[in-house]
Amino acid sequence: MNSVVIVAAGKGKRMNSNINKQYIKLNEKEIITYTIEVFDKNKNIDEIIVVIRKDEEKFFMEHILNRYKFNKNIKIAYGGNERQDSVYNGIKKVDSDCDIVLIHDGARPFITDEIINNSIKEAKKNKAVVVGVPVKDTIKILDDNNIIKGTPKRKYLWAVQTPQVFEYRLIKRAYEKAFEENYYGTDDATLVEKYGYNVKMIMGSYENIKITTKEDINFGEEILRIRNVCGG
Ligand SMILES: Nc1ccn([C@@H]2O[C@H](COP(=O)(O)OP(=O)(O)OP(=O)(O)O)[C@@H](O)[C@H]2O)c(=O)n1
Ligand SMILES: C[C@](O)(CO)[C@H](O)COP(=O)(O)O
Repeated sequence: MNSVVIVAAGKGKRMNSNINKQYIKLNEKEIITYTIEVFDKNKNIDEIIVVIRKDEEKFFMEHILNRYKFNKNIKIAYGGNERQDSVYNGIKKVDSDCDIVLIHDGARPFITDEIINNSIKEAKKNKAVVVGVPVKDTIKILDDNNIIKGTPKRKYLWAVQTPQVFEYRLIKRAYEKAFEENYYGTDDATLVEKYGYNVKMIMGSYENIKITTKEDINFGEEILRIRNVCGG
């Protein structure tokens, strides 16, 4: 069986909004609802765990879980201080029969069925897979005084997205070790890489944006408009 942990327990500080960014509406529907719906409709996803802020549980139940008709049972876990804490709390709720677990940002509502299916297929072969896109800009490495210290070859640079997809036992063990060693990364693959596993990158989509700052709301509404026009 395949499970997805959708993390939606952040504070949305960079959005600078009076409500948590997951609950901001794009064309009348909350960002988190779009995200859950894609996994709810995907035939390869058996279990959905949404990680929310404990102080937002009532809001989530009232405005999301009890308002929309989802096909699958949505399990809830509570978030922690960092994204990694939230992911771990979600992983702890995954059914022990799980084979493949997908970890996805609730703030990435434009994930597609195709990317989900491709990532599961690849994870069954490679045990650890992330989706991403080749960077379009030249990337510089700075020192603490904003002085450029290096320019990595662009052909090796990809912007990593989610889902990040793993054999369940592998990611569970990587998270256990990371917490034993108090090791933190900004994505899940970092923990698997640290413990010596090769993580495969596959193509995501430039539309699979993470809604992070106010500009992303406009980008998101444009993506929805284009998809509606193209019947996506
Ligand atoms: N303690 C946290 C931090 C983040 N997330 C989730 O991880 C995803 C990616 O994180 P990010 O975009 O950084 O969200 P925030 O941490 O909320 O944003 P900010 O850094 O601007 O506060 C989001 O869906 C967010 O809800 C989470 O579940 N728990
Ligand atoms: C996991 C992630 O979305 C991959 O790009 C990103 O690292 C999350 O970072 P955030 O600061 O928690 O948004």
